[in-house]
Amino acid sequence: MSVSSALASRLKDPSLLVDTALIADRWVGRSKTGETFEVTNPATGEVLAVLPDMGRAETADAIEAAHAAQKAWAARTGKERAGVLRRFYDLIVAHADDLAIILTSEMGKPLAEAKGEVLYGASYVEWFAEEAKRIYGDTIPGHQPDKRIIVLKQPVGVVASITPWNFPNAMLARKLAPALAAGCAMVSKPAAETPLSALALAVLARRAGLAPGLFNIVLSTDSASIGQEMCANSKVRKLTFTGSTNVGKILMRQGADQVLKLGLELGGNAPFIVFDDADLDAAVEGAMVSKFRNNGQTCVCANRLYVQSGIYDAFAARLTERVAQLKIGNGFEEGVQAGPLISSKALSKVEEHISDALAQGATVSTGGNRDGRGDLFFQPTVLTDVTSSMKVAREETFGPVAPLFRFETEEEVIELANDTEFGLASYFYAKDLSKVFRVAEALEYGMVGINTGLISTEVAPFGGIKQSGQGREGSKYGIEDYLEIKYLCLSI
Ligand SMILES: NC(=O)c1ccc[n+]([C@@H]2O[C@H](COP(=O)([O-])OP(=O)(O)OC[C@H]3O[C@@H](n4cnc5c(N)ncnc54)[C@H](O)[C@@H]3O)[C@@H](O)[C@H]2O)c1
Ligand SMILES: O=C[C@H](O)CS(=O)(=O)O
Repeated sequence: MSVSSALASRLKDPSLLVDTALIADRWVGRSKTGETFEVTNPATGEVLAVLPDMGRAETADAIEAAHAAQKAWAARTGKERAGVLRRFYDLIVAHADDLAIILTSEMGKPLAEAKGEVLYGASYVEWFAEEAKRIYGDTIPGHQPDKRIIVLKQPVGVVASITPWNFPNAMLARKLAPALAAGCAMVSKPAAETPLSALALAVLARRAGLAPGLFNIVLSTDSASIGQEMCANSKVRKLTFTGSTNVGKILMRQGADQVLKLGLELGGNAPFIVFDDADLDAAVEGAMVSKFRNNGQTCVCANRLYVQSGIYDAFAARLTERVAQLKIGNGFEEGVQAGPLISSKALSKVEEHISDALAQGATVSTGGNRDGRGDLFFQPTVLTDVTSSMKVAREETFGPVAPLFRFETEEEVIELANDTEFGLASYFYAKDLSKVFRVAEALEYGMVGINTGLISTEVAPFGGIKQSGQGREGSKYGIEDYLEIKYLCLSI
């Protein structure tokens, strides 16, 4: 197929820019149907690559390759697996600038954010390189004098993964690292909007010494068919998915026939609560990073900002002032803080949420319109006088819109914050220690940021409850999702 020579010329190592899928030790440039698809830069519309558009047949080939390679990988010691992962980590860090350029080109986020994502993804590889050596079992006192009980932890086997466009590097690294550390093999389908970051990681994984078949990448715009193969193929032991709740439900239904083990990192609707006793400046800065990181296109973004009445006007004024200062533009421009949205569909959802809110009485205090820099640019926006009847309260906006809701009491805001089918991230700012514990324990979410708007780290268990998913990624808990427990009962 083909890659952009302009993009390749920006890279120190152009070999990271790949236009082929990876199945076993073959870089596959042509799909079985000959179909192709384009990857474009959302800021400029430039075609970055033309890739093979694959289907179930290629997915089955990749699963076969993973199945053939996995047992030998599982038979290696944890220390040996750790060594390969450590080399992989070192290569990612050494090539972080190139990986960031590829990421910004295909996804649009500012280059500094892209570099941050690459290093964040690398932190999971580093973490699970260490965890690979600490997959401990148990011995249990026998239930009878002649019985001895041992608990083993063994890799689940072949893992399928499907990842989204908003963090095309880190969302894959956060799955690949624990899977490999545990002794699994992976077949990955990245989002068709942003596959180049995944392919660059595959180049570095092979360079780190990862054997053919342990990490396969299938490229496709027909994600439904790829997912059907991943769910139906009996050689797949686990499917790990990051994306929308609706797709997560489809995969759950499809996987039911073989009781497929699932890891689901799904949608969010994060409340961001500011109490009267909050540090106002800190709360504004926390709202900026929680709401506008990645241009509001993250699953843990503040989606609803609840501000107690005593501080509402001051917070609204300060936040409006800060948001109005955000620099919009191409992610490669110096100082840009807000790039394009990923698609016209995403931009339409932002406009729909704003128009619905205005129609019900909300007010725009800054932004609210498309930006003239290009078809996918939208002004960072603050809405005031927002109420629970509006779409921004019930749906994930996934864009640069900060809707401010007023509340009076702690009891009221807990009820408002929990009134959603989602349960991923939540945030609140307060100083009173008793209140901090009361609110943290009452919020029905997998993650709670307290006096901070940035909670994502490899050392902590990332994940949600309710319809935000199941399982955890990162931390000492993250590798468990890639292991099976086996218990041995010995009679002596
Ligand atoms: N919880 C998390 O860690 C996390 C992280 C990032 C994004 N998300 C969520 O993802 C959503 C935004 O990402 P998106 O728009 O790419 O989500 P999406 O669900 O539309 O797509 C995610 C991935 O699933 C694939 N996909 C789509 N339909 C499929 C199907 N029927 N079968 C199999 N695969 C299918 C897509 O090609 C993509 O690779 C938001 O809801 C966001 O909250 C969650
Ligand atoms: O979109 C959600 C990702 O998980 C982003 S992050 O982990 O918070 O960086």
